[in-house]
Amino acid sequence: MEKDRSSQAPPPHVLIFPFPLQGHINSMIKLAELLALAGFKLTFLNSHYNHERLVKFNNIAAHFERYQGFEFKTITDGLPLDHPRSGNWFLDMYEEALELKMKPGLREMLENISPPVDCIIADGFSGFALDVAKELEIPIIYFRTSSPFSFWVYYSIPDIIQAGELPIKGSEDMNRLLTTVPGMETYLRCRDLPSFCRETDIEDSIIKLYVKQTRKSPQADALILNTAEELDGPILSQIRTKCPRVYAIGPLHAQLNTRLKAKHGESYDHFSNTLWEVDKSCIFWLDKQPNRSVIYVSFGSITSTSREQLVELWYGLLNSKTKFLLVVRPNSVIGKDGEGEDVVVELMEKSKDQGYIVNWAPQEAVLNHPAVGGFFTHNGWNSTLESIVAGVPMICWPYFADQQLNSRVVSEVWKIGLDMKDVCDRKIVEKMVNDVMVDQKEEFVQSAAEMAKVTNQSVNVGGSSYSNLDHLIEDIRIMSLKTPKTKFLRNESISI
Ligand SMILES: O=c1ccn([C@@H]2O[C@H](COP(=O)(O)OP(=O)(O)O[C@H]3O[C@H](CO)[C@@H](O)[C@H](O)[C@H]3O)[C@@H](O)[C@H]2O)c(=O)[nH]1
Ligand SMILES: C[C@H]1CC[C@@H]2C(C(=O)O)=CO[C@@H](O)[C@@H]21
Repeated sequence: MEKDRSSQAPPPHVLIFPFPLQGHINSMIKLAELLALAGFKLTFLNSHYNHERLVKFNNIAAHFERYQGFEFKTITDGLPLDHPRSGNWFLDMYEEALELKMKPGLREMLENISPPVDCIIADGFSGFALDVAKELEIPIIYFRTSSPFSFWVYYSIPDIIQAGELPIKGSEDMNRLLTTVPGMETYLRCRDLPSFCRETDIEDSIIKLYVKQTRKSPQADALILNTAEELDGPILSQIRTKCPRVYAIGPLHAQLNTRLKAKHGESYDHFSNTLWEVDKSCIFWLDKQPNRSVIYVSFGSITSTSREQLVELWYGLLNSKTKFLLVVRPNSVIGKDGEGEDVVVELMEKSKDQGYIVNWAPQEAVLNHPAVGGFFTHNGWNSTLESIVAGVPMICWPYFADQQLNSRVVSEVWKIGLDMKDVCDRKIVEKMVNDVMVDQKEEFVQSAAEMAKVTNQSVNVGGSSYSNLDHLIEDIRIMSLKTPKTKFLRNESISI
């Protein structure tokens, strides 16, 4: 029988293009490897700046050489390589740097790349990539790397404003429940909205940027989300009313582990895709600690704290008498020249008997270490998923963007942690650490274990995320056959 066309055609060529931040690169490079495992040709398009850091701290050539045709390409993010890229530069300079300079770089890349790209998977916050894809008539799938409920809230902001539920009317209004976000009416308060929703001016440019980028999503051919049907089913149903073709294929780090073990008998633990140098000495310190005796404290790649906040947090940890592993990312403490570094040295000296402090940890290895019993986190979406998969309860201290929402869902919907939103007080830190690590330990351990079981099942054979990823792979394969217009031949809905 004649082989079907797909078996004779060259492998699909997919270009993956993350927003130039650690939390976006992490999940998108894992998706790239999953598609390479499926035999696709992959081009991973990073900014010059982030690629330099990626190769500096990770052996990516050795890791990806097993995938024929896997290439890393780079374009400018619009800033000179020596620019500090501190704070929220990516928001403040979105139009003048990212849109103005990345857009032409992406177009030139796509016009000259060989073989031509069959499908672009672009970050769902990079609307300029959608514009270029439409101009060049290349199919484009959005991958929004933050949480599905944050996507749905960003999408709903114009409706919230229209209903008069924004702006927030002062501190006494913060605990008011919102009624305008379908599926979240029972738990979404003003306080849990993305931090930029606290602006009194609803014409604020950041609010407009998030809404503009998110409301472009239905123009993409499909939307990928880093979650599982079992985690976010109700919200996925809501999102599908606007973006019918949604692939829930996460947690991606767990799905990649599953498929690497099946194909190569290994997970990717030996490979990190971080933009800072990982201090693995903390693993040897953890090896000496009793099971579930340590709280891991880390706030991701963007969060910054004042010196006073860090000291307050540290005293709370110290007074809890619980062992702690604390990450203080370089340049994450706001202070006069050198003040940030000085305070870290001071805290290291005073922590020796109870804690261990590093600049950047092998986070997934730490969360899966038997000595770790809790995660004090900012609730970036990758950290939240990593904690869920590892079965580690959380204390949530959100900073911005989707983190306020994520912390509310962790504490009120999934009940696998405590929400310390809007507070930084040593007595409250001490109490929450004791609640999670001692007084309420058993109930949190049980609820976190149940969530971990369900989530890990989804990324194994027969699970929803495993099946949705197979559907995505099949659909891209069909798309690459240059099927005119009907890009997706399978008509049935892919939600299961
Ligand atoms: O010492 C550390 C600290 C973090 N990580 C890793 O770095 C990633 C951090 O990602 P995430 O937890 O999502 O936080 P951010 O870096 O803050 O991520 C940004 O991007 C995310 C995805 O869009 C959003 O959900 C966040 O709000 C946004 O701040 C995770 O995979 C961690 O495993 C390490 O490897 N070592
Ligand atoms: C700085 C933020 C802009 C958008 C990104 C995001 C998202 O929802 O895509 C959430 O937080 C950060 O990762 C990014």
